[in-house]
Order: sequence, then C-alpha cells, then structure tokens
Amino acid sequence: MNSSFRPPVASAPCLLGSDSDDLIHYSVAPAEVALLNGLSHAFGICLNENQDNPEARFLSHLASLFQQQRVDPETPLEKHDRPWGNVYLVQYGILRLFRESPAGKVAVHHFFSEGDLIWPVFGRSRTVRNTLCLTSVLPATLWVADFAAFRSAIQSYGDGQWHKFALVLTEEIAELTSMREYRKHTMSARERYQLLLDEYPELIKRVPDNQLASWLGVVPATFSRLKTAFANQNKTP
Ligand SMILES: Nc1ncnc2c1ncn2[C@@H]1O[C@@H]2COP(=O)(O)O[C@H]2[C@H]1O
Repeated sequence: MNSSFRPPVASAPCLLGSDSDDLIHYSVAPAEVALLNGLSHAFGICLNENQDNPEARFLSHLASLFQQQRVDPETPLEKHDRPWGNVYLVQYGILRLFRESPAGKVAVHHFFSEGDLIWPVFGRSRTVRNTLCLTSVLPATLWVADFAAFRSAIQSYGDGQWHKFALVLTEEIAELTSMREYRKHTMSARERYQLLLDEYPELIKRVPDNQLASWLGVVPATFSRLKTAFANQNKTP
C-alpha cells in the first residue's frame, strides 16, 4: 500500500510485532513526556517551545527527582503506621487510598488514575501516626519521587510556592471528602450508585466490585444487587 493511501489510523497493537509493509507505525512519545505533562498540569505551567525560561527549568528539575516504576496489582506503596515517604504521578493504572482496621476491615477513600499526583497532604501521614494506605488496584506505571526532596524543590523555586501548590489540592480533597460524607448521609445507596455511574464510568469498568462497594459505603451483596438492577433496567426497551 502506498503511504498516500494509508488511512489515518494505527494498526492494532497485536499486529505490531510482525514486519509487514502494510503496518502503520506511529512514533510513541517518550515516557518522560508523560511525566512533564503531568507536572505541568499539576502546577498550571504551560510548556511551550521555549525550554529556557525559569518555569521550564523548574519543571525539568522537578522531573529529574522522579524514577519510573512499574508495579503489579495489589502492590503496597504506602502503609499505615509508617511515614508516607513518596510522591507518585500515575502514568498508567489505578491506585486506591484506604484505611484498614486492626481486624482487617477496609474503608476505601479514593481512587487515583492517569495524570493524578499523589502525595501525603496531611502532616500526620508524614509520621508514624499515618493511618492511610496506598496500593495499586491494577498493574501500574508510576513516576515516584522522595516527598521531602519534592517539597524542598518547590520551596526553593519561590516564596510561598509550596503553600500555593498545597492549598489547591487540600481544598480539592476537603471538598471531595465533605461531599462524600454528605451524600452518604442524605442519599440512598441506589442514588449513590447512579452518581458513580454518571461521574466515574471508567472506574466501574476497571475496578473490582468489592472495592467499589467499599468506596460507595455499601456491603458487596448490596453493590451486586444494585449492579444487576441497573443492568436489567438498561436492558428493558
Ligand atoms: N494524600 C491524599 N490524597 C488524597 N486524599 C487524601 C490524602 N490524604 C487524605 N485524603 C483524604 O482526605 C480525607 C480527610 O478526612 P479523612 O481523614 O477521614 O479521610 C481522608 C482521605 O479521604
């Protein structure tokens, strides 16, 4: 096939191991681009052609603190009773933030996915009094940096930069947490399940039901009943 007649779609990844002339190869952005894009998004810095300005140098210094790490599903990354030591940028995959009681009862608080920057927001989690755990739900490709080095790089970038950066996420988390609590107190499980479908359609497809149940605040049997009821409802014409 002549290249001028090639359709603008790539061949299926399962074919890319073979050597046919008909296969369409697109160059893949280097992994570091995902890291830089994630950091530029988190700091509200627009990266352009000019790499020689203070903002671009700051991002590239921050990026140099990160190492890429691939992890299997159910890999513990941070654990309660230990200081939370790292900051993570998710390139691919899903992680869950949860608490676990001494008797093994788990409460899932949050799922993080592609593009999320995860770090120990609250002072307590940076000490041995940390009560939060972070674990991969799926195989994940992460960028990992030491939290103290990350914070010190932001602090040395400019006066008040760390507080500016931290405040945005702290406000976001406070709002999410209070909204979750409010919904739990004022809405039925059915209404909350509907919101889960509307607001997080991707999570429903990727995260195991028992973890979604914990996040929604229902027992797995209730979650399964809701799932079946909604599936049947969507089937009826
Ligand atoms: N590093 C973090 N990233 C995102 N959410 C967090 C983080 N630390 C705490 N939280 C959430 O913020 C909530 C604050 O109230 P809780 O301690 O009950 O539960 C906490 C988690 O749900």
